[in-house]
Amino acid sequence: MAKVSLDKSKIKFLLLEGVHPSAVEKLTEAGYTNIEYHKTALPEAELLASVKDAHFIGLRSRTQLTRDVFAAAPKLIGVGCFCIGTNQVDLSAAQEHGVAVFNAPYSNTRSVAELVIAEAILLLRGIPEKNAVCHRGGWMKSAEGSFEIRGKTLGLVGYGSIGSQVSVLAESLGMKVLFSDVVAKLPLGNAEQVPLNTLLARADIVSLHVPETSDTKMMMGAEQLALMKPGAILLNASRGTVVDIDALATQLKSGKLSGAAIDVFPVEPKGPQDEFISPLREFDNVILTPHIGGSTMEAQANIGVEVAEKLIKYSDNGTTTSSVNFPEVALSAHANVHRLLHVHHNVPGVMSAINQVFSENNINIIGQHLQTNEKVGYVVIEVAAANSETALEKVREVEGTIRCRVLF
Ligand SMILES: NC(=O)C1=CN([C@@H]2O[C@H](COP(=O)(O)OP(=O)(O)OC[C@H]3O[C@@H](n4cnc5c(N)ncnc54)[C@H](O)[C@@H]3O)[C@@H](O)[C@H]2O)C=CC1
Ligand SMILES: O=C(O)CCC(=O)C(=O)O
Repeated sequence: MAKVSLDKSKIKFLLLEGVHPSAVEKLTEAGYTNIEYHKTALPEAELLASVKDAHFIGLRSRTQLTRDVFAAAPKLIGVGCFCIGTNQVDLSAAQEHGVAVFNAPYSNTRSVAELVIAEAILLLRGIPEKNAVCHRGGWMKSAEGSFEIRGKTLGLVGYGSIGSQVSVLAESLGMKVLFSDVVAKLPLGNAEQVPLNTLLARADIVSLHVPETSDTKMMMGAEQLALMKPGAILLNASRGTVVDIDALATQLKSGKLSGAAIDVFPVEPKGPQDEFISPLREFDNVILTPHIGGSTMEAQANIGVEVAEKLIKYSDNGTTTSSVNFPEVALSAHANVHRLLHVHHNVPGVMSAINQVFSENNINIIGQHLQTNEKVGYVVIEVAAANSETALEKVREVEGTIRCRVLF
């Protein structure tokens, strides 16, 4: 019988942005040796060339997987975001091309939370400014404008994994925590959910922990920044599009805000070769970090393993558990059967056409697992080894098919 499932050695993984070596180790252990590894994001032309024969892509926050990239990647079946955010991937285009996207929703949560708390303490003590003065040979020994964190009010915008983790740490330091979220959330400890404007008016420190969506774009604009308390501090380790940076610079210049810590920017350099340009560079009372909220050795090693395992499971047996854009099917190993993985547009008639293929060709279905979301259906069909080649050929012809592959 002709081979219809790819050898593992032929399955190409394109890993970008220096994803942790733990990912490479996991993939190699699982038998995947065709790994193209890059320490940085690739310029667009190189990316388009490298994705041509890639079956999987692994990336972090810098690589933009646009509709054009998906169109240039006919063999692509899966994407691993080795991070939490997935806004760098056009998830609709991925779905339309039948590409499952995975991420690591929790592995760097603690790293971001710890950084945010540290920044809050440093800014309340005026350390960034004092540090800068010392570096220039000065000596700014004064308690003026320096405060303890104990007893201060922290306002968290977004009370998901990171926001709620910051909340717990902040309360353990004696802070009062307010939060706002589009969803009604169970407060941890004594935290209190309030409308955004109330939070802005009451918080000494405002920290942003929302995803990038059309609703969060510029959600901290001139109007919202003006609502913050005089002398308050803004922390942003979420996404660069959430804050109007020019409006923030205006508030800092006027002295209305006493400081800020910004980890993410509307435009971020692609790598060390590019200059970091921002109106915030002139302020000593602003901590600027190069999008490293989640960049700790612990987080990166865990993310490497977590995302590589998800890609391996999808490649080896079709499991899509916790995919961010795909119907979730959890499957066990598939000894003694071949497995067809069929991705289709979720429109009436596709499943009945697929089942008809099997009955017309007298192919017995040993097992079938179907899940759908609004746009796509994902059905895994188990058949005897002798039947998989014919079944694959026929179901690929069913109208509405996006892609189909077979595993044995
Ligand atoms: N700086 C860095 O290195 C890192 C940045 N991040 C960013 O942090 C974001 C948050 O991460 P998690 O807490 O894990 O996500 P999450 O999904 O657990 O929580 C996000 C929360 O924001 C809320 N939300 C969504 N839209 C909102 C709106 N318009 N107003 C108020 N609340 C809103 C959601 O309901 C949810 O509770 C990620 O999406 C990512 O962009 C995450 C990890 C590292
Ligand atoms: O590690 C990265 O490059 C990005 C981290 C991040 O922003 C995320 O996890 O969403």
